[in-house]
Amino acid sequence: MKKTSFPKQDIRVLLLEGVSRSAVETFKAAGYSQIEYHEKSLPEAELKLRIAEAHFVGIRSRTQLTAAVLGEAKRLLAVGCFCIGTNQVDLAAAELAGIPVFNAPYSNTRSVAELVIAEAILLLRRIPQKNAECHRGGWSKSAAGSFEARDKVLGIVGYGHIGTQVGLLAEGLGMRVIYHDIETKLALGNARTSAGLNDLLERADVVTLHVPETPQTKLMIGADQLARMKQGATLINASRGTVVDIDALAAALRSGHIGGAAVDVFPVEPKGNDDAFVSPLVGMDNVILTPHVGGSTLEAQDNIGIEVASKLVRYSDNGSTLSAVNFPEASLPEHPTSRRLLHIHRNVPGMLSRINDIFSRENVNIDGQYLQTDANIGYVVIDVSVAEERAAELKDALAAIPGTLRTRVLY
Ligand SMILES: NC(=O)c1ccc[n+]([C@@H]2O[C@H](COP(=O)([O-])OP(=O)(O)OC[C@H]3O[C@@H](n4cnc5c(N)ncnc54)[C@H](O)[C@@H]3O)[C@@H](O)[C@H]2O)c1
Ligand SMILES: O=C(O)CC[C@@H](O)C(=O)O
Repeated sequence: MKKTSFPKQDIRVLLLEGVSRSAVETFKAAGYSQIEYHEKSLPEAELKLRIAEAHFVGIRSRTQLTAAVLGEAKRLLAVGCFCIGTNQVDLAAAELAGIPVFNAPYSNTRSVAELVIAEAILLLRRIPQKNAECHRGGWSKSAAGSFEARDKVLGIVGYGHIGTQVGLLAEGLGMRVIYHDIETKLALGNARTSAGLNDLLERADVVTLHVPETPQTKLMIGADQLARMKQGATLINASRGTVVDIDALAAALRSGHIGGAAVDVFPVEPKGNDDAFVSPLVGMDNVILTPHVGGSTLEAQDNIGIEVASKLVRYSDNGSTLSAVNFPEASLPEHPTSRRLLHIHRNVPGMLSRINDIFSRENVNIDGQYLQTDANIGYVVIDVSVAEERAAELKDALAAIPGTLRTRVLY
């Protein structure tokens, strides 16, 4: 690997929310030593101060990287979400600031799916209530209201990575799987698509939610949808807290229309482990409450740490943006004899010719050039065989092109 023109020992990595130590090891093994590590998310004012110094930031689901926060991040080169969800980042603002955002799209998929299956069984057997009663010294040995998972209908809302894994595991238990998704999806195993969300809600014994947080999924399960569910059916939410109207769920559980629920994600979650958890569901015996740990297994967190840190290192060392969620994706080869310049710009007509005019005018031969665009921005990587000072001059000329968002000499 070539020496980056920006020495690794000067690159600052800010890791928040107790991301796995495997991330720290990955950065260190790649030669990065300035790593600031926090167990919790930071209050916004402190976050703005810390992020202003950082070249890379690693977060989980708690830290909100809003446009205002990103506005303070003048040195930030890339963001790593050490999780699946990226709704906590203003992806559009990051893109227009020339900041790619990476995540770990599959590393905790299986962990969530296993928890959901366990919860489906516990809810069908009314174990949360029985567990609570026993803890209070009660003893109600009865089969009333308890059912096998076999032959019950599992309704999966959002049939993506997690939803499909849940479906396959559920079929292993003999459950009948139906799903609803806004996209046409290949049904795995014997799963069947439903005729829509309402159809799924009306037929399922257990409904489990696996949609991302988007404007369309906000409060998609409210009083009307809960009322459509079968009497005594159960609901599992390990997606995002905004998807369910939590007060409506509490009311449906109190009325007995919904027989039980397992909830891992909440509209408002504590900032860290020392902060209080407040929810209308607290104290309800028929509810399994978990502190957003669907993906929190050691295997998953370890893998996520390595995966996301490796993506950040690759971007830092080589410029590759493969699998970025908000950015044109470029998988770049090494060009050992060249210098590599990066140019991120607004995607407007004529940009590439303006870039190439500079190299032609300066009589610099291009060894390799890579362009990827999306609707908003373009990302051009140019490999040239020039001296360090010449590369810096070319960078300055590139930076002067109107519409330029960011330029760097990578090495
Ligand atoms: N509890 C946890 O710890 C935990 C862990 C991992 C992921 N998650 C959450 O789970 C979500 C799903 O993860 P995934 O990896 O399966 O994502 P995914 O992108 O693979 O799947 C999401 C699916 O939802 C569908 N969808 C989107 N909007 C929809 C709508 N309005 N109605 C119906 N379907 C819709 C998509 O088409 C897609 O198939 C993540 O976005 C994240 O928020 C939570
Ligand atoms: O670890 C987290 O904070 C988030 C876990 C999960 O919601 C995800 O999006 O992967």
